[in-house]
Amino acid sequence: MTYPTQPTASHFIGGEYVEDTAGAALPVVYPATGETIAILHEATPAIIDRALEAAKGAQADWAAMSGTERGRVLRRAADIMRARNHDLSVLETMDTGKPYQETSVADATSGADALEYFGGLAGSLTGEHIQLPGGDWAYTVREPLGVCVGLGAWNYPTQIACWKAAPALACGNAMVFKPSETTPLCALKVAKILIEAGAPPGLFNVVQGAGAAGAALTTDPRVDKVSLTGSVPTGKKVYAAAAAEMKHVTMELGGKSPLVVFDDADLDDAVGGAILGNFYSSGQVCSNGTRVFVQRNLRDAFLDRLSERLANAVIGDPLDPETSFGPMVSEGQLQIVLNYISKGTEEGARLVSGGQRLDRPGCWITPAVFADVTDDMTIAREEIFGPVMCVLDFENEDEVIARANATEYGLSAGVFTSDLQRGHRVIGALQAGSCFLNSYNDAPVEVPFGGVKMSGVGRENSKAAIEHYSQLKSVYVRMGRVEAPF
Ligand SMILES: NC(=O)c1ccc[n+]([C@@H]2O[C@H](COP(=O)([O-])OP(=O)(O)OC[C@H]3O[C@@H](n4cnc5c(N)ncnc54)[C@H](O)[C@@H]3O)[C@@H](O)[C@H]2O)c1
Ligand SMILES: C[N+](C)(C)CCCC=O
Repeated sequence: MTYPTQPTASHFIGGEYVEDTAGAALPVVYPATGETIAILHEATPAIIDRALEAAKGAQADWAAMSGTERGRVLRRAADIMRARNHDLSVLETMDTGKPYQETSVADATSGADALEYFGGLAGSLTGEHIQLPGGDWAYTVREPLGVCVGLGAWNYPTQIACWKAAPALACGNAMVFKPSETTPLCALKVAKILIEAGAPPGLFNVVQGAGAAGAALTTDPRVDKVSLTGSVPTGKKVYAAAAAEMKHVTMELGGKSPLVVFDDADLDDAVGGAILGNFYSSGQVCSNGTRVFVQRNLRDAFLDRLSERLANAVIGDPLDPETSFGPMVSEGQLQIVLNYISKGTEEGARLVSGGQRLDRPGCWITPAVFADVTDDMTIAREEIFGPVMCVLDFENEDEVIARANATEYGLSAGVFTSDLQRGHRVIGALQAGSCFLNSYNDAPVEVPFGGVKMSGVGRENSKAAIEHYSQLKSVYVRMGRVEAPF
């Protein structure tokens, strides 16, 4: 397995790598072994200022291009990403610890899909002509917002950078993107590829740092829009800071989503959906269906089949294509997960399998399954963001809908049943933004992604994202005389 060359500096500003060792050291640890694979530096105020100035300087000329011209750059970037999928996937694995088996099909490819999709839309982002009574008429102009800030979470660094950059740039904006301090490497490659594809220097910039850097970007008066992917507590802080200056926001936040399995579901599909919705990316996925409600008379068969299939998980070197389950992203996240597992046992849930730390370097834990979980338990109420599945029993449809909705979150929901009328009826009653019927965690860029309630505001991907990265100017045109009362 070839290792791509690590980024040669911490930041990417004005079309080139920029280093500034005055910033606090930011070690990059490979989660599979615990070894430090790079030392970056957090952005200083001077670096943040430089990035925002570069974005402001590039945005006007970029917006003056036609959408078709902008789209051509984005589609070229998509082609470059696909051509380099192997190296980008290895870098994603080294940044996050996710198995290459996953990153080679779900990260850079998803980023390329977004660049291609919004590159294709860019030329169609027009206004409209509205015919009015008396010969008057109006027209609208779809305008960019200006300078956008993207703030990334650590679990999908390449995808998150592209899901924000692609619609932002398609609409004529510039962006300063700050990846998570935990996984800082991948976004630097996205920035380099955009330059190779013909993006003007300064259009898409990457700066490193943690909350303080994110807060400085959010509140800077040069910033017109903030798009955050992160936890609900962070979302509340960022939303409030952006609201103080009436900035546009997109909030892609956390969840504790329900996955409902009726007794007429295809058992292997339902178990497969639960595995995808709890153990893909070692459970570090926002939209995961971590509250698995199984109709009571199917519960034992479900747990038995789940145990059989969990035995097939290949826990090993994430760079080995055979590996299907990798480490947690960090020691800190692993400790959070271990604490929740202890809490679950203390509160009376039955640990059916897994949940043990592996005695090897790195951040390793085996996939955990709890049964006999009740709605009041901490592990059933709080987002764990790790490989911990909670299996809860239910009797009937009305009961499970009420229990599934009894949460402050509303990111995703899944239903498995062979009765499609019931499937659509139950999905329609669940309070969630991104839902799945007889499937789980599919996220093609053509489909909106995002949550309701505390899980967020706005949508990423699909044509819906255009509304969050542009604004409409309306122009009323009077063709006759102006009639005034005096
Ligand atoms: N809805 C989605 O699409 C989605 C996708 C992935 C992850 N998530 C959520 O993200 C969380 C895990 O990621 P995380 O631990 O990186 O989240 P986090 O909230 O700790 O950090 C997210 C980003 O916000 C920055 N940040 C932190 N405090 C800030 C502040 N005060 N002002 C500005 N920026 C600030 C961080 O540096 C990071 O870049 C989970 O809750 C998960 O559900 C949501
Ligand atoms: C593409 N997935 C798997 C839905 C993940 C989206 C980002 C949330 O963690």
